[in-house]
Amino acid sequence: MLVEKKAQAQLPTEYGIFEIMVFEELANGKEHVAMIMGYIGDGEKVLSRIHSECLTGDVFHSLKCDCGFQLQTALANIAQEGRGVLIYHRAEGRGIGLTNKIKAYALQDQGLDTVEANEALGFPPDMRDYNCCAEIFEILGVKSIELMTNNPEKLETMRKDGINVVARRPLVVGKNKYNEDYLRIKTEKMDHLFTSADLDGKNLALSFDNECGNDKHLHLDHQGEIKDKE
Ligand SMILES: Nc1nc2c(ncn2[C@@H]2O[C@H](COP(=O)(O)OP(=O)(O)OP(=O)(O)O)[C@@H](O)[C@H]2O)c(=O)[nH]1
Ligand SMILES: [Zn+2]
Repeated sequence: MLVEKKAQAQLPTEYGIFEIMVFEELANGKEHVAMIMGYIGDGEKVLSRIHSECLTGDVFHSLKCDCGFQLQTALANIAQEGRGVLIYHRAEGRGIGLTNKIKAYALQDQGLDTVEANEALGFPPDMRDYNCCAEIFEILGVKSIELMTNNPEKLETMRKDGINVVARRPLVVGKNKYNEDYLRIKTEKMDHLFTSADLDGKNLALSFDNECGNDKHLHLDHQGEIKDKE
C-alpha cells in the first residue's frame, strides 16, 4: 500500500461541483489530491489527468511552462463531460521541490535548458514516479482511463500498474514566447508526444505593455487564450 485516504468533502468550483479527496503517500507524507466529478460507476473510460504540482504555473499563472494552462483545460474538459478525475500529484519541480526548481530557473536565466539545469544541480531530469497515482485510481474504482497528457511515462506507468489506458488526449495549450524552449526540450530530450505542428503552431497573443506585464490584469480563459480584463 502506497497511499491512504485521509479526508473527503464536496468542493464547488467555477467548473462545477467536485468531490475532493486527500491521500497521504505513506513513504513521504505528501498529500496528493483527487478531484472527482460525476458518477464513476463501472470505472470504465474515465476522463483523467495526472497533474504534477507547479506552484508557479498553477497558482501564479507563470508563462515559463504550460502547467497552469493544462490544469485549467483539464478541469474544464472534465466539467464538459460531467465525469472525470484529476489527480493533483504533489511532485513539484518534476520531483525536486520548489526551492530546487527556482534554483533551476535561475540557471535557465543564465542559458541552461530545463534538463541541463536539473543536472547542474545534481538531479536527474525527472524524479517523478506515478505509482501512487495508479493506486489512487484503483481506490476510486477507476479501471480504465482516457488520459489527458503528452507524457509517455504517465501512460506506461498506468498500464504497468493495471490501469487500462484506452486513449490519450493531447493537452497542448498555453504556448507562448516564454515557454517555447521549455516545450521544445520536452520533445527533444524527454520524448513528450508533441507534433511539429504543436510546436510551430500559433503562440498565445500576450497583451503586456511591458516585459513584466505588471501594469495590466490578464484573464486566461480555459483554452489558454489571454485576454485583457477591465
Ligand atoms: N525541475 C524543473 N521542473 C519544472 C520546470 N518547469 C516545470 N517544472 C515542473 O514540471 C512538472 C510538469 O512537468 P511537465 O514536463 O511540464 O509535464 P508532464 O506533467 O510531464 O506532462 P503532461 O502530462 O503532458 O503535462 C511540474 O511539477 C512543474 O513544477 C523546470 O524548468 N525544471
Ligand atoms: Zn509549470
